[in-house]
Amino acid sequence: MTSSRGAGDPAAIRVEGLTKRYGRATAVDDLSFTVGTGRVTGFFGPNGAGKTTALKAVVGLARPTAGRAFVRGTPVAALKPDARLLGVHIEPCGAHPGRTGRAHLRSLAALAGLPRRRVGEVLELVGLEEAARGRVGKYSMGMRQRLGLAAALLGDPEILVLDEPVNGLDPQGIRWLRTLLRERAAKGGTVLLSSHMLGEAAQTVDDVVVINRGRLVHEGAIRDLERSGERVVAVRTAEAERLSELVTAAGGRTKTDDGGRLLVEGLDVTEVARLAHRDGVLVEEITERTASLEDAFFGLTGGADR
Ligand SMILES: Nc1ncnc2c1ncn2[C@@H]1O[C@H](COP(=O)(O)OP(=O)(O)OP(=O)(O)O)[C@@H](O)[C@H]1O
Repeated sequence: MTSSRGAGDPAAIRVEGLTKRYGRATAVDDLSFTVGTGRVTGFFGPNGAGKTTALKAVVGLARPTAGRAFVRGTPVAALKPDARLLGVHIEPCGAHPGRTGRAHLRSLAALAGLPRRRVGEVLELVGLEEAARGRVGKYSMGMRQRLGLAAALLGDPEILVLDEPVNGLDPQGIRWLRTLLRERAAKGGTVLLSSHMLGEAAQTVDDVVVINRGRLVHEGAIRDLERSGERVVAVRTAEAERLSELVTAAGGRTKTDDGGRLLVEGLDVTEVARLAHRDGVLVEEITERTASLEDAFFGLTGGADR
């Protein structure tokens, strides 16, 4: 990985007014954001938000309906294939199920004009040396992720674009991936990765881009999102629906957590207690806490998915 290229251009990737329509459906809607050099940027959004579609357009795998993406200042449409500049993993990885992982990587390396020894190196890097002798069709999802990552790493690229790389990895695999990506960023490399779970990727990323229904809803440093966490009031009551109506009428927002408690944003604990008391809603338990990153994500995306 060399970081000489594009010196002076602070953005590794710049996306401007990107729109992608499929027939009448708009998957990505006038999306603009930048990915800073030497940083890990998380591209977040609920299922179906348009992340994969946007990433495909960003790397030139899909033609945008409108707008453009730039890699190191060059429009993607004009970019020459260069495995040393850009490494991409977006499922499906294109490996034939009957081929071995190693054979798949060897042909990719040959196509990209990379030395054959890189195959052994990346297999070691992703921990697939043993499995590389087996057929891809027999791989688990986690192994396919590692193979896709190995393919993206073949050219030791300055910029890595990974679609949901955490999917299918066990907790140990997630930790391993985090270390690998952080190490690349520490050496000046750039990573753009998508995920539908903000909380899980929080320790890996420096910056976040959050989209919902194809549109940008937040862009900034993850620290700012952590700090912006407002208060959440958690209420246990048998009359959650009734209380939810009262809270909404008073300008608050509600959702239900895994434990069946009503979570209220936008009102403080006294206001919620007062509303419940006023309308005779019996409250079994009421507590207030700082919103977690997942709560912030919920607030940004309207809780379409958690
Ligand atoms: N080839 C296609 N033809 C028609 N519609 C499509 C196509 N690809 C994606 N879409 C639609 O575009 C929208 C965004 O899909 P996309 O896969 O980009 O979202 P995502 O955020 O990556 O979701 P997930 O987290 O579930 O993978 C969805 O409504 C999807 O059905």
